[in-house]
Amino acid sequence: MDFRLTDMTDDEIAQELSVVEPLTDSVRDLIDAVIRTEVDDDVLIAAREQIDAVVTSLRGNQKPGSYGVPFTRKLHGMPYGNAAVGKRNAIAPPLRVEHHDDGSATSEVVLGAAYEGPAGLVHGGISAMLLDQLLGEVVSVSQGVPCFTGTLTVKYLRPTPLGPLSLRAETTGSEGRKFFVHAEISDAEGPTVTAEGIMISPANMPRHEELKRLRAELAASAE
Ligand SMILES: CCCCCCCCCCCC(=O)SCCNC(=O)CCNC(=O)[C@H](O)C(C)(C)COP(=O)(O)OP(=O)(O)OC[C@H]1O[C@@H](n2cnc3c(N)ncnc32)[C@H](O)[C@@H]1OP(=O)(O)O
Repeated sequence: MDFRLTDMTDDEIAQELSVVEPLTDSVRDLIDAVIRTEVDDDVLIAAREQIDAVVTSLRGNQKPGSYGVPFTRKLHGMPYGNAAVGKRNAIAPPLRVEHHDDGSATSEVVLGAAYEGPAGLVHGGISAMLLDQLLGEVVSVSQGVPCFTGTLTVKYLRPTPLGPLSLRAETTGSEGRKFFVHAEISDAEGPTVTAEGIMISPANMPRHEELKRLRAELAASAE
């Protein structure tokens, strides 16, 4: 796994995000507009030419490969290309996860036309992806060790409507490097999808105490 350090300061990251996040929102808006537009073909052809010109301009200076997950010297991860939460990724639903003192994590999200499976309903793969992300984050943040999904079991209780949804996840137990986690998606009427996960802190990952020591060393070297 890419464990690359970046020397960007918090202010530099905030400045970059103040430019990049509105761009990502505009591209997300573009995706929704393309799905739902009913304009004439000549307008579509002109739009494609304009979009191609924008792509050519952005390709003027590109990172090789994927974005990766750079870490700041305070060991804050920057997963900006992530499929579920990437701040540069317009196909990621606008998911922002909040972590709470009791170890749980929640998120409020509005899923529009780009996330449709059955008519008017959320695609089951999208539900699984959002739950997987939340399960990974709740255990990684509350336990202080990065964890990968070992097993993910998803139960679709009833159809999930497109629109505003709430997500919640919590760790329910652990055995060695394995963490058992539960998460659910709810609409206004209650849960629509639940997930049980076995998340594993890989053998070759830095452990919690090592991470704390590494954070302290990096913070000291940055002063
Ligand atoms: C703070 C930063 C925020 C960071 C926030 C990060 C959020 C990320 C959210 C996204 C989550 C993802 O999508 S992650 C991407 C999808 N997942 C992956 O690609 C994982 C691919 N698989 C692997 O890398 C590996 O197989 C692992 C890590 C799962 C396990 O490898 P390992 O560490 O070598 O495990 P190993 O020693 O064999 O086994 C350890 C224990 O786990 C059990 N075990 C092993 N594999 C599995 C399994 N698939 N499902 C269940 N249990 C398993 C074993 O029986 C054993 O139990 P016992 O004998 O001890 O009882």
